[in-house]
Amino acid sequence: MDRKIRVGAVSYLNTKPLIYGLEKGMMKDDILLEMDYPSNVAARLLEDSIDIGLVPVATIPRLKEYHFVSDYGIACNGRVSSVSIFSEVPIEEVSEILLDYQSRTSVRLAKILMREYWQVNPVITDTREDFRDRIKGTTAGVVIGDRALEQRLVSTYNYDLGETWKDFTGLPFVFAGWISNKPISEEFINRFNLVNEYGLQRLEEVIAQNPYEVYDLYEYYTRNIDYRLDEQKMKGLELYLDYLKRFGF
Ligand SMILES: C=C(O[C@@H]1C=C(C(=O)O)C=C[C@H]1O)C(=O)O
Repeated sequence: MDRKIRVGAVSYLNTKPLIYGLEKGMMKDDILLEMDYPSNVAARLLEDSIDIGLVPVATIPRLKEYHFVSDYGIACNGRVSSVSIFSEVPIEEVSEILLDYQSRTSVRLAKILMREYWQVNPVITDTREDFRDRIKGTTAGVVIGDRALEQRLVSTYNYDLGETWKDFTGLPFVFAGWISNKPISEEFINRFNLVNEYGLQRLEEVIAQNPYEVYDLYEYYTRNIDYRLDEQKMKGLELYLDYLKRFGF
């Protein structure tokens, strides 16, 4: 490509290590970096206003063409801490569940787990803007990202979806990956991988640049989010995509 490659990244703390090098200007001659929340990154890759996005994996079946352009993404192997169903009552007593408008993957993961794991069937309601003050009584909510880290301090019940998926399947879970809607050269991919790894090797610097009182980011980056998309993660991803197909999500 003789123009710059347009890259859409997620504007949450979970993404900071992956884009630390890019934000420092590494690859600045090759890349235009734009930040948004996940459902908007997905929409932008679908409408081709970006070439590569850190895209919710639930978008994969909707893309005419897709390529994983790196070995890095947003995944977990057990408790993720920033994707949960929050409520004031146990899940069996929940009558309605609000789905986070910023999410594409986790809202469908919640539906799969409610059906197959908890076997509950509340009314499901989409949202378009911040809805956290509606999580009360028997109304629960799926919340993702930094707002979920905050909601942990508010809600009585916190059903972590990374942990629940692991209990259910024994597998890790992939939320998002760097995906393109057109072929990208191997030379670019190699450099992009190195830039992703650059931040992961410098977590102390990343954390110093993003002071956060609500949650211990070192724990978040090393024990919760797992950035490397290895074989087990791809197994978890395949199983999730199978469920999407099976349930028509
Ligand atoms: C772990 C997370 O994964 C995210 C969840 C996504 C989704 O539900 O669509 C998409 C991108 C990731 O940022 C999180 O946001 O906390």
